[in-house]
Amino acid sequence: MALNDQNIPHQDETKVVVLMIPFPAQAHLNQLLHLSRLIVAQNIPVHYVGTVTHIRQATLRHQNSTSNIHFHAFQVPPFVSPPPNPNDQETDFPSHLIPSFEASTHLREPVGKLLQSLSSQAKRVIVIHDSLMASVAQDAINMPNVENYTFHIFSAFNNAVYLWQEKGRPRVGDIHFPEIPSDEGCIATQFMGFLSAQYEFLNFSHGDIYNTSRAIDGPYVEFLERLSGGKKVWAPGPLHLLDAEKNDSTGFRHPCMEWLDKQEPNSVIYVSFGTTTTLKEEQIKQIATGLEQSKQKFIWVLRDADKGNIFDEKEAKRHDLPNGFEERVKGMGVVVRDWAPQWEILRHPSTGGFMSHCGWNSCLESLSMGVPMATWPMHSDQPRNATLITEVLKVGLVVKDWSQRNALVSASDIENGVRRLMQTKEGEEMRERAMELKNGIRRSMEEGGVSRMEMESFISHITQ
Ligand SMILES: O=c1ccn([C@@H]2O[C@H](COP(=O)(O)OP(=O)(O)O[C@H]3OC[C@@H](O)[C@H](O)[C@H]3O)[C@@H](O)[C@H]2O)c(=O)[nH]1
Ligand SMILES: C[C@@H](CO)CCNc1ncnc2nc[nH]c12
Repeated sequence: MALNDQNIPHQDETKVVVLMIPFPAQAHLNQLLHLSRLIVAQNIPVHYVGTVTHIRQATLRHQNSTSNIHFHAFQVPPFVSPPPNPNDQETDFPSHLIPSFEASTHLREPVGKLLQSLSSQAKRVIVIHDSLMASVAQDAINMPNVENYTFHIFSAFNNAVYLWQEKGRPRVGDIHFPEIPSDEGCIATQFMGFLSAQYEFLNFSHGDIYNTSRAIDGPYVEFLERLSGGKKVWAPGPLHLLDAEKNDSTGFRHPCMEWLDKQEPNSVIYVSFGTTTTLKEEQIKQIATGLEQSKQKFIWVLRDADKGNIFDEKEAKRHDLPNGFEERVKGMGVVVRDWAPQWEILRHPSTGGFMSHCGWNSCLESLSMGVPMATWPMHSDQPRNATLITEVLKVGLVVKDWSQRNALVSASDIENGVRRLMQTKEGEEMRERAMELKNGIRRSMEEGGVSRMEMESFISHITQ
């Protein structure tokens, strides 16, 4: 790992090199790592930049080998990394991460230097930046042999809905928009300035890449294409699935997997709310009681949101569970308090449902394994992803409706949600639809399938 340009190999014969600029949050870092591995597999050198702590985070949590990627871990001014505070904020948005997001805007200068150096050695440099890092990528716009592409870690549905609303809800072909959840409470006011500072540069990019598949939200990819003003739009996802084909996992097996091995097919509900959410103490109690009362097997990941610097030595809070809970649910459920192997859990045959905040990675991972969802959106794109899951694809049911976003979800609502998903005909029908969708997604990744062709089209576009 280099702190400066020492890591740049000689590019004499290299026609094209790729520079990845991820946004510094887990769900963004991992997606561009998947794409990096897929591009490296085409013998195209990939450089991946970030702050020192975020490069460490990205590589530590990645389950596959990243040894062929050139990482550049740059120093930025120190930033505060407070713990999340669920009792002291206007929304469930992870505002405690804002200092780390803002610190990352200082990457512009070292990235600019790296770009200059790469562009002087290669025939062409392809910059692929997260849509939330457009300001760091801005210097690419004026360099003659550099092309700039925007990578969206969000669903096409999420972005299409925004655009559709902004344009006054036009009729476009026969593309259907369901009733859209309110934007209120999705994004903290203090983050709006950061977002608009990114969006002003998005018009300069040469094209857009979405980590989705036309087999999932195809009509909305089409909608984005129709409104892109001629810019190319690619949907080569789910990238984790394409990447997983290169079976070079680092091999660690979490203890919860052994427990999962012993369970019946489709008998376990996986409960997790991603890396950016923190539950209030009372809500944790209700979940514990609801799970216990459902009498359903479960794996529950109980951890607070990541901090801006996940290596910050101050210990994370360990939440108390109701008295005797873990004893009473012995054999019936597992509470995971460290980093869970989510993808391994979701692809395990014993897992039959996923109670989720509907982060886009979680949705993609669940859909690509045919696991139906119980939706509990908390912020950002999650309410819209939940609508996609429950109203458009009909492969999930609502546990917490966004219109009730400030309310506590009671143990009995949780119990009912779990039972409906895992034990009723209604849940079984959702599982069947989810399996059909999974098959469609799988086909889209095969030779000649839509997603695979989009990946090939992108690679030939950048190498031609
Ligand atoms: O213990 C864990 C927690 C999480 N994970 C992985 O971490 C990733 C979490 O990503 P998600 O998109 O589901 O959720 P996050 O909340 O972390 O994402 C954030 O960015 C993506 C947006 O769509 C979300 O709305 C936003 O909250 C998943 O790939 C998941 O498999 C683990 O492997 N183990
Ligand atoms: C805190 C980060 C972590 O993924 C998301 C910010 N949220 C969002 N940022 C940009 N566009 C969005 N559309 C919906 N939500 C959005």
